Amino acid sequence: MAAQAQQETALDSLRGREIGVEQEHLDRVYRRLEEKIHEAEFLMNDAAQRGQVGTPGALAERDAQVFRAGIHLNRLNNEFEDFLFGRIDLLLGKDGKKGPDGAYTAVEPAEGAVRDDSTADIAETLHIGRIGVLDQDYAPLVIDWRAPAAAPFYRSTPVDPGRVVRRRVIRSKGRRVLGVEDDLMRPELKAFLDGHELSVIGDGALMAALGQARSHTMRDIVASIQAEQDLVIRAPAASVTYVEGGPGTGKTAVALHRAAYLLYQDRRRYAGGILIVSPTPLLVSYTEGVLPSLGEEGQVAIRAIGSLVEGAEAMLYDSPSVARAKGSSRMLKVLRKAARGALELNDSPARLRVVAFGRRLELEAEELAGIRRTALGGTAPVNLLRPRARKLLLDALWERSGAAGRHTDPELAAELRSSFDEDITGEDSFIAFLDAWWPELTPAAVLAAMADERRLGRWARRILNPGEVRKVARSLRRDGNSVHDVAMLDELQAILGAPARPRRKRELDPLDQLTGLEELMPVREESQRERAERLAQERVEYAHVIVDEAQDLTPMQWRMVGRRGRHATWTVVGDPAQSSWSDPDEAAQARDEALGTRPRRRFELTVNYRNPAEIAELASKVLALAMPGSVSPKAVRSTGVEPRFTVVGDTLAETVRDEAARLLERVDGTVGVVVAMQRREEARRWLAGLGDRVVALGSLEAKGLEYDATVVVSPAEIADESPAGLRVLYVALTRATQQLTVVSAERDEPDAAGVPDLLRD
Ligand SMILES: Nc1ncnc2c1ncn2[C@@H]1O[C@H](COP(=O)(O)OP(=O)(O)OP(=O)(O)O)[C@@H](O)[C@H]1O
Repeated sequence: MAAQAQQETALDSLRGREIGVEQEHLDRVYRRLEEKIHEAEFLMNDAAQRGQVGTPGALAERDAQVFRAGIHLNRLNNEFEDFLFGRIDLLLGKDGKKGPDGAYTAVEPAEGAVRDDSTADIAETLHIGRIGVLDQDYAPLVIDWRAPAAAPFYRSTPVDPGRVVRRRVIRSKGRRVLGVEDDLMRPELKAFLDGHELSVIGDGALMAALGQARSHTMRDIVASIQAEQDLVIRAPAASVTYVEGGPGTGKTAVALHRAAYLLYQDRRRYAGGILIVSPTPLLVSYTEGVLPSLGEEGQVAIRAIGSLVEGAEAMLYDSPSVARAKGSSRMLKVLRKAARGALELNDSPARLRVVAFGRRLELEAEELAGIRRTALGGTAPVNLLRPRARKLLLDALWERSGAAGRHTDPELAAELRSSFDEDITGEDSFIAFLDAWWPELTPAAVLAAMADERRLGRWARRILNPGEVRKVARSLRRDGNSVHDVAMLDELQAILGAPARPRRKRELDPLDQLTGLEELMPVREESQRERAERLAQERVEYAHVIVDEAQDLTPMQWRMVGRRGRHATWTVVGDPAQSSWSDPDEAAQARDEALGTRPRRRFELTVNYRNPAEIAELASKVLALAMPGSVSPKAVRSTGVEPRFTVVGDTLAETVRDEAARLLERVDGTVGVVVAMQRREEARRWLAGLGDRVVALGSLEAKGLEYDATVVVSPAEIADESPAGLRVLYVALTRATQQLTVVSAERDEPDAAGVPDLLRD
């Protein structure tokens, strides 16, 4: 006993000493940061005081300096949770070259760095942190985690250690170092630092991070990014980076860290913005804090797929069959027809009557229909075809007037024609006719028109079946938009095009005012070039698009997202086994169309960091049913706690509530109760009063989220709710980091141990 106590005291004092060493370094870093904050403040003031006078070039330079110093200051002032989090101790490198961050660049050790008796000296120690800090002599005090010199911190493994001997994760709060965890990359080596043997503390940082209780927001993983993840994060942003991996393999985390990495690498290139598309608003708020914790804000927009269209936030869910009809590429054809058909709603005038050159001219319904057909030929946006339709109307009226043959001299004929056109286009009745006959259509108006079942039936003939028509029309009569409506609105915007706007009135000439001429002038329509320029300004496109949970995008959603990154590079992360879309092949085709022929680089993540082996094993039974033949990711840890099975007692409400309460006592963090979508509302009521550590979620809302413990309510009900139900159940079963309880109802056909049919061997 005494020997053990002695050993523990020795370990404690060793740990204390190592913490002290890191504390000293952190103190130096903060002193240097303060100096830099003063420098930045000085620069700002200095630049601001340089007065108003000066050449335009000098003023621009001053503004740029103030701007840069402002950003810098902002970053330095950011109170980072744990500013400094890592350290690597390295052997001497092959060549003696240093990179821009002041660190040696060689990945492999120099010959002779390891002596024959397996001893070696540490030649370089690097500290890794959220941003880089240099001392007065430009030696690195902290290396930015995204810098090339930090890569060995993430890449090095005992199998392929490179120059790294010891990898240390430093835990700190504010300015205080709380602990260190070491991993030895070359355990066979006896290494010396400044004459002392290198010490090793703890069992590694990854396990410490994974065991922590979860809150309602995601944490960054900078301190423990694993080698296969690091490869994705630092992959060059050429074309399309495609990442697949099972639940909990860190796809979302990797996507967020990649955004921060790309900005660090090439801030100028990504000034065009990075868009991260997330499946639900819940996942957006869960992940929102990660980028600011990595020192990045502003240039990255994280948006739910239902919030990509300005002014059309999705608040509703569609039933699976409605979602399937609205999301499939068949809907594109329906929308094209609807956009054209919407021109002819009930109040469209049946005839055109005008007076020109003192004669009454008329066009009847049939002629008007012919002109409309001609104008609509081709695929140009409907709102942009109005000038063409107007021209065709004038041609027909000109023909009718009989004036066409009056002059043989082309110049005179042209003059006559132009005064004929002016006569008509100035007439109120013609303008009113055009507005009614070729109204300017908005996406919302077309969607509203589709809510009429008979009309939709016409537009969707031979595309949707009558049952689908009925259900889709009914769903469009609700107040508010669903996620799938938003993709339809965006498509309609593309089909309709931005309407041609009248040019801004020119400055009024006093003479015009006298004569009132301005009012008599017909309003000139916007030219093609002006319109193109305006559209270019209004376009919402990004330099890089990251799609999270990409397996869930419907073909219509791929088209919507595709329009936001026509010239972008892409990172697409997903897991086909978790797809809630009924027809993954159709969606894959739409994805390929959205991404074009750009070359892809594929990565696979293989380790499950979220679920303990006990939960992962249970989930793999559903995976085998949902996607026979696919391989589950390997769980990295085990808790010894098996999933618990219970059967509904008196009422479902009571059983679920009791199970949630039980789990709240067993974990420190969050508990998620996952139910079929149709039970979302009641499930919230079941949990009333249990506090904010527990939440109720519909199965589709659970996407991407995680909890310390989960209660999955009636697997059969979740699986039966949609054609993709088994894959949705697989998602539900893989949300817990520690404990899982499955509640079975009668339809689950539980056995004597309460295990539902779907989860038995
Ligand atoms: N290298 C790592 N170090 C520490 N934690 C990690 C690491 N990689 C992943 N994690 C943790 O594992 C959990 C799962 O990560 P994430 O949500 O990114 O996985 P995912 O692949 O997107 O999962 P899903 O497909 O189920 O949504 C998170 O809590 C994340 O912080």
